[in-house]
Amino acid sequence: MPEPIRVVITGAAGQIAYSLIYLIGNGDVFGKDQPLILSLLDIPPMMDVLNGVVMEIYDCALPLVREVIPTADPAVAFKDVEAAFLVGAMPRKQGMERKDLLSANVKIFKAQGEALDKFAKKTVQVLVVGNPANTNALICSKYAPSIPRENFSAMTRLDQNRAQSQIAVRLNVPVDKVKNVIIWGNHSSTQFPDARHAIVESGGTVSAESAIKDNTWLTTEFVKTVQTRGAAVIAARKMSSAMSAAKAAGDHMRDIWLGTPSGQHVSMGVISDGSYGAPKDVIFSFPVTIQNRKWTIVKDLPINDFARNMLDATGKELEEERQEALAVCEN
Ligand SMILES: NC(=O)C1=CN([C@@H]2O[C@H](COP(=O)(O)OP(=O)(O)OC[C@H]3O[C@@H](n4cnc5c(N)ncnc54)[C@H](O)[C@@H]3O)[C@@H](O)[C@H]2O)C=CC1
Ligand SMILES: O=C(O)CCC(=O)C(=O)O
Repeated sequence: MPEPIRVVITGAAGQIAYSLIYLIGNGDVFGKDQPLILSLLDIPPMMDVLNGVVMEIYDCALPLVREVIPTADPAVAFKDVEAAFLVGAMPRKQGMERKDLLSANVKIFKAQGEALDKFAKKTVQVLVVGNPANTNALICSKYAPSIPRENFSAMTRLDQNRAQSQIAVRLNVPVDKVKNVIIWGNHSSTQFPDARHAIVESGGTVSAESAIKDNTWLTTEFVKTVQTRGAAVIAARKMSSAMSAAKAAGDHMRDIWLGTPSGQHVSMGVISDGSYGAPKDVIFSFPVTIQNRKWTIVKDLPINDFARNMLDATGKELEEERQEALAVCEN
């Protein structure tokens, strides 16, 4: 068996972490033969709750979990970590947009960037889940200059999973038969869920477009449903998505750690090089393939006028968020 790796989960007493810790501890993310040291960070008032979570981790009797470190001290939490799930942040309430969280949450990601820079391994892979995820990831990376920018990513996998699932339900096929749906841009209501390059494996491989045969649905209801799914869950549950968010975080990190399957790409927010006319130096969700823990943006997919407008709108929002976030950090 390999040596244990240190994995930090922030917001460890919160609702996403409650599902995510089990997925990680069970070997669903880093592999079934990878022992783990779980470092769990939350804020001081949550330490009693966190201790309850620790009791439950032990009570799960997970053979891969070799040590659990609950703490409110970032210096302890981030020490020598090789993978970081940055979940801890304020979630939005009904009626808010994710960017309304910016001024409260961006400071957390500035401080955690600084702590990662000081204490984590330089090879650490950092997944930002806390909203607004793309801009928080940008800020976190900016304040961790000794760690490559490519090691920071923001989660749009929940949007991808939602999009895949909408198509699977529409076609009445298992969800794993739908591949290569793309989420472009921001994890917000401007994101562009794009099925034009998706395929469906059902008695042979066909494009999702030709299987669905309803371009109006794909450019209206499908897009809207995925864009507003987070808000719909909040309206129904009075709390934001947690089980599905934990599953998506596990999927995202597993693909970074173990690579994407041949012929498939996944979507994640990564530092933009301007591909597809996206603004540079924002964390923009692109289709990527991953090998040896390095992502590569899938190139040369055709972009029609509809897609162009969608990409431009979400890119503009990310530029605005970046400006606001930098102003918050400098004050
Ligand atoms: N990118 C995505 O697709 C998704 C993102 N989210 C976001 O994830 C975040 C967490 O959501 P939940 O777990 O539901 O929230 P929650 O409120 O249940 O848990 C958040 C936890 O973070 C802790 N926390 C706050 N500040 C912290 C800090 N500085 N350091 C460490 N921990 C800190 C809180 O004490 C709390 O225990 C929210 O911002 C939410 O909007 C949620 C779902 C999907
Ligand atoms: O919608 C939110 O703000 C919280 C959860 C989330 O990001 C989502 O469900 O997509």
